[in-house]
Amino acid sequence: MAWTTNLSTSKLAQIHAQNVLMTFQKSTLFSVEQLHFKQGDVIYLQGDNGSGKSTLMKILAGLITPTEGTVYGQGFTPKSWWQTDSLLGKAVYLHQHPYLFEGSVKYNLTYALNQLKLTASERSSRIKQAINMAQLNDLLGHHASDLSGGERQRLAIARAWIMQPKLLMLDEPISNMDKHSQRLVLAMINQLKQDGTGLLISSHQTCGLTALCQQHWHIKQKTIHTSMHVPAAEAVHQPNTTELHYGTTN
Ligand SMILES: Nc1ncnc2c1ncn2[C@@H]1O[C@H](COP(=O)(O)OP(=O)(O)OP(=O)(O)O)[C@@H](O)[C@H]1O
Repeated sequence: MAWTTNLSTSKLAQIHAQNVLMTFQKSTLFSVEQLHFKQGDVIYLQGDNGSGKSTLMKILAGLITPTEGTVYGQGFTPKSWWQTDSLLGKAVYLHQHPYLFEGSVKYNLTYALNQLKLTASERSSRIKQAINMAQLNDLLGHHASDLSGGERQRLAIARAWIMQPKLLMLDEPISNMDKHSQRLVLAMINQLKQDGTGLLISSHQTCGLTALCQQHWHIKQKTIHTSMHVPAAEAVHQPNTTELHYGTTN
């Protein structure tokens, strides 16, 4: 991976989970000894419905606390002494049904950019690129709540791309999407991969999207198996070449 060669591993933004146990109502969902998720990683998170994929992502994002174990970040800019240096916000979690702000598509794309120190031209070029990638040109003035599911997902990923997170977790990002939206989302995720963003992508089955991944985490029998071998999309069905590049249909 050329992108990581200039940076020592310890300087990369990363999340570590150790001896994690997650239970709901005294019933074990999963346990895992060690997990490491860092910049440059592109990980396919597999698991049946209800196996705990979303729960794991929320734990790594600091949105929920595991029943037992430790989860911590490393390589992130330290917060000032008056701010809490919690896990929250270190790895960004993109929900299956993403939360959008009240307001237009354009407002949603530009709102968070005020937090970044960008010149006016950098800002405008990033916004233009995101709009083009997600093909949102004709929707900029629309209210976000009027968008279809696929358009909402495209907007949410474009918004995340604009913010350049170091670690991004995408929960079933192409489920229930038509081929056109799948192609666009796949291209955006590929761009994030080229930018060196650490990506954890959940899907209950292999597809063109999971073919982008270089590592495999599988929640099976209440534990998480990690491997550098990503199962081929052919393991599920025989996709044609276009599907492998741009995603499968539902
Ligand atoms: N807050 C909660 N309280 C009780 N049970 C919960 C809670 N959150 C999740 N669960 C349960 O934990 C299990 C795993 O849920 P989770 O959403 O993480 O699975 P998933 O693998 O992402 O599923 P899917 O593929 O269907 O999206 C489910 O049985 C769910 O009902």
